[in-house]
Amino acid sequence: MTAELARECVRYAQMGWMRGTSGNLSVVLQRDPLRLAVTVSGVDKGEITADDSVVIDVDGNAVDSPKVPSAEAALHARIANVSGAGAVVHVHALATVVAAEHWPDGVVLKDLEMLKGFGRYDHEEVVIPVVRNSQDMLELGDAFEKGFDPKVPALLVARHGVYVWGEDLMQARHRLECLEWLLRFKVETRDIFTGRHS
Ligand SMILES: CSCCC(=O)C(=O)COP(=O)(O)O
Ligand SMILES: [Zn+2]
Repeated sequence: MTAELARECVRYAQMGWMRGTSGNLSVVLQRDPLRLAVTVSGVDKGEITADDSVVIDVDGNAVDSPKVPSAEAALHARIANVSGAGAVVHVHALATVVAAEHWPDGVVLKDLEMLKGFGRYDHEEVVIPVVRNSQDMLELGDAFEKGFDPKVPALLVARHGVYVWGEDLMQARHRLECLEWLLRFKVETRDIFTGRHS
């Protein structure tokens, strides 16, 4: 499982979505009590190894380990707890942050084939929620839970990045890759649609 976390990090780093030491991933190990494996804090995600993860509890604290969990571990645990997801991925892909900047009240997506990669019909209106950034994971978690829609497995954190979740790391990856495409489309076509769709 931890090798899987490392493999996914390297993939996202190669895509430019985990620059420097940015981003973090987690996977649920057990539900009751909740335990997740999460990447440790501050490592270069392009060079991460299977040793660079730690088990955390529902509050994001390390369980029986001196390793330091991701600074955002508590939000991973909250998302997994509330949504029932088996894996949570967080990256700093630029298009996701630019989209949140343009549409701070939520990014509306509609009439796009790639919505199917998000588990929705192309003609459905999907709103990706945006919350303000904070260093306080409790505050971020509360904001996430307030706007949580079980049909929308993603959260944009303004001026920061995006969280996407799924039943496992592979589903989370597919959703993230499709969402990044959708948000990039939205940003790059903004001038065309001004006054019509946005
Ligand atoms: C330059 S990254 C700033 C912290 C952050 O937002 C992030 O995603 C990485 O934090 P971690 O503690 O998981 O390394
Ligand atoms: Zn981050």
